[in-house]
Amino acid sequence: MKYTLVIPAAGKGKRMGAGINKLLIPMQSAPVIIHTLRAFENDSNCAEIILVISEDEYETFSDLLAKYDIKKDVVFVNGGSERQDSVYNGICHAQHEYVLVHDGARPFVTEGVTQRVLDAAVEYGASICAVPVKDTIKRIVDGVVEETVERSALWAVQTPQGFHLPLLKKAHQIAREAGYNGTDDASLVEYIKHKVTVVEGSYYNIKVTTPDDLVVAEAFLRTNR
Ligand SMILES: Nc1ccn([C@@H]2O[C@H](COP(=O)(O)OP(=O)(O)OP(=O)(O)O)[C@@H](O)[C@H]2O)c(=O)n1
Ligand SMILES: C[C@](O)(CO)[C@H](O)COP(=O)(O)O
Repeated sequence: MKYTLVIPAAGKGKRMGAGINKLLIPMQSAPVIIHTLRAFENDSNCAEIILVISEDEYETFSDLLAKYDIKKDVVFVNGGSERQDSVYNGICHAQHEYVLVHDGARPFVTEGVTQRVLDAAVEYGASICAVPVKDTIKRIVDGVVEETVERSALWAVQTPQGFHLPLLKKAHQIAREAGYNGTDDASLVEYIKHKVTVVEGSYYNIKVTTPDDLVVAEAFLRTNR
């Protein structure tokens, strides 16, 4: 099933503290965003890529796509103040019945994870990839433990997240009207009471967020050359 890939890449990277868009930070041979795009280069189901970026970074990203010879057609769309706004801007330009939303900050996604998300999105309308939490999770208030959360039902959610486009558009529009802000797109679909199916992600599918993630990413690249 062909799909539109929407990649939100318009963040400020505040937690990275690099002073630049963290997706432009080099990781070995190429910037983060190039590793992410390369993860989809050989996916024949990926029919179009919508890269959601800051308006003042069009030339930067255009130069990178050319320098690193990204073969897929990539359409640029302006980002918004929040990730949710950026994704909404992106899906408004999607041309295919199914859409996968994948963080530009997740460079190590595999074709296997992507295929599982796509297959489940086609079958159920909405899907996410996730991995079981490995740490004990506690709710902490003012530096004091309030609750230890039962771990057996806790999963760390990743991207890609896959959707039937009309469902995702409806969820985003209702969330905007209600002023509901979710940290992922699936939460907007949950908000309108639609089931979201979970498929197996990968512990290697990290989101490059803080400086330590770059250390992990470099190690991954060294061992998976
Ligand atoms: N207004 C925003 C915020 C985030 N993103 C994108 O959404 C993905 C996940 O967001 P996150 O990892 O939080 O990136 P930042 O928002 O840049 O990080 P921070 O919260 O530390 O500023 C990233 O690829 C980021 O570029 C986006 O397109 N538009
Ligand atoms: C979408 C996401 O990657 C799922 O884990 C995560 O919610 C993004 O959060 P961020 O704060 O925008 O990085």
